[in-house]
Amino acid sequence: MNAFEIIGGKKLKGEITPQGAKNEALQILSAVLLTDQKITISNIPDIKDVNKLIELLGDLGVIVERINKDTYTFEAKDINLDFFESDVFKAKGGGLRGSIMIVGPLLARFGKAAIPKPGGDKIGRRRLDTHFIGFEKLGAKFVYDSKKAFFNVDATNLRGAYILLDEASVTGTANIVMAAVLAKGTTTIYNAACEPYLQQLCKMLNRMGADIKGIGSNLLTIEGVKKLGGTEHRMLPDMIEIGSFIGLAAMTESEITIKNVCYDELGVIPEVFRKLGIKLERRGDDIFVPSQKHYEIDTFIDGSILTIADSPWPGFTPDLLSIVLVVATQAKGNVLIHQKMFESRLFFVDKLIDMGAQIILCDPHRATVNGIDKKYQLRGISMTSPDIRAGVSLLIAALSAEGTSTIYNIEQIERGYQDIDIRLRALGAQIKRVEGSGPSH
Ligand SMILES: CC(=O)N[C@H]1[C@@H](OP(=O)(O)OP(=O)(O)OC[C@H]2O[C@@H](n3ccc(=O)[nH]c3=O)[C@H](O)[C@@H]2O)O[C@H](CO)[C@@H](O)[C@@H]1O
Ligand SMILES: C=C(OP(=O)(O)O)C(=O)O
Repeated sequence: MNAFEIIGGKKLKGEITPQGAKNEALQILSAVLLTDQKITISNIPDIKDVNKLIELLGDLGVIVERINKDTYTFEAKDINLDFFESDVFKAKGGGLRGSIMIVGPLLARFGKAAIPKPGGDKIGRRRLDTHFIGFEKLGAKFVYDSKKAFFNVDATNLRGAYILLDEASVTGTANIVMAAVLAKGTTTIYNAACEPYLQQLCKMLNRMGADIKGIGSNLLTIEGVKKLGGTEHRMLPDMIEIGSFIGLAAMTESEITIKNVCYDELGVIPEVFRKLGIKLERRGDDIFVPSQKHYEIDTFIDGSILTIADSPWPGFTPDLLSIVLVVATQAKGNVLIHQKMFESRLFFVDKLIDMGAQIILCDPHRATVNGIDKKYQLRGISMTSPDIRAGVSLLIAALSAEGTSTIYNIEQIERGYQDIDIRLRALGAQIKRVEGSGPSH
């Protein structure tokens, strides 16, 4: 087990380029199963979750070739459907959340699929009803073996249908779209998730020959086609990494330029950081964050305390709320952080409180942060990273803190952030990898 040892309190400076987007990669890689033609994908992040999915595709029989550091080709000519029965599949398929998205394409192309209940962060209940109700509407039958935590799905003939999703699930929408592109007839998906990654998926599918309309909205209309072909696709930069770097710059009083961010795809993200009082400038397609000693949280127009809450796109992504929370601890003013989607994602605030932050966890979904305006520095401690985004938030806190911190369970961070220690060292951070499993909590 690895840990990060961080000596905090140092200003950073320089340029950093975001990696390709993790959550887009998981959708796009699943889509290669929809055709027997070659698909070339670039800007693939070299991170644990993505590499696990690539390995799983290889196990299923996809010919995977690495062209260079971030570009691969995939050819799903012969797929071994017997692999579903293997213990290897049961172990690997459950290892990440994104593996659930191989079900839609397999169902569409081969009429059957199976998947263990997928992994991912332990951040609260993560149901899959939207996925399977959607498949059922398209004519599939599914069986869930609760003892083995394993789903089997069958469909001899997928047929287009009207589907009103019970919630705008991101991976659920991607899965149903991928099942519907080869189904007979018209599928309408209302209350669809519409974040940039889904738009990217739909655009790629259209380049492969699919007929999807309404991209970017919550109403998708899909005319099924008989066959899809090959294409090339480039992943967007990871918007969660971009937000993390904005937060990092503010907390450590650093001047950082975040390169090639695809600014127009960032939605409300820059505005939410501005509401915390953080100065950031768009320079071409880069974001420049100047070194700033103080930043002051806005109030609502009537003077009441600001709330920052998550909601489905184009609302604020839940994956950045932990970062916003940590950055608020050193701001001037107060903010209520409302994590509506996940009920176990805010418990990491205990560690920030141990570091000296002033936070009240009101209930599992809400925390009030009393920003201390840098009257004193947080202090370094030893801690364990509970999930990917809390892990990076703790890393940011540690980089701003006085003294040494150790963060254990960094596998959680590394499933989504590529070479994070190396890239932060290039900005001047004092962070090194050490051995250690740390406390069990
Ligand atoms: C691999 C991947 O892409 N993971 C992302 C994906 O997960 P994932 O696709 O698993 O998340 P979903 O969009 O299905 O749902 C996330 C949570 O929000 C709740 N919910 C969702 C929609 C809604 O309208 N109301 C509501 O309450 C769900 O019940 C669930 O608890 O989207 C989440 C929400 O952006 C992100 O946190 C994850 O990083
Ligand atoms: C929660 C996340 O990932 P996953 O859905 O893979 O657990 C995330 O990326 O913040």
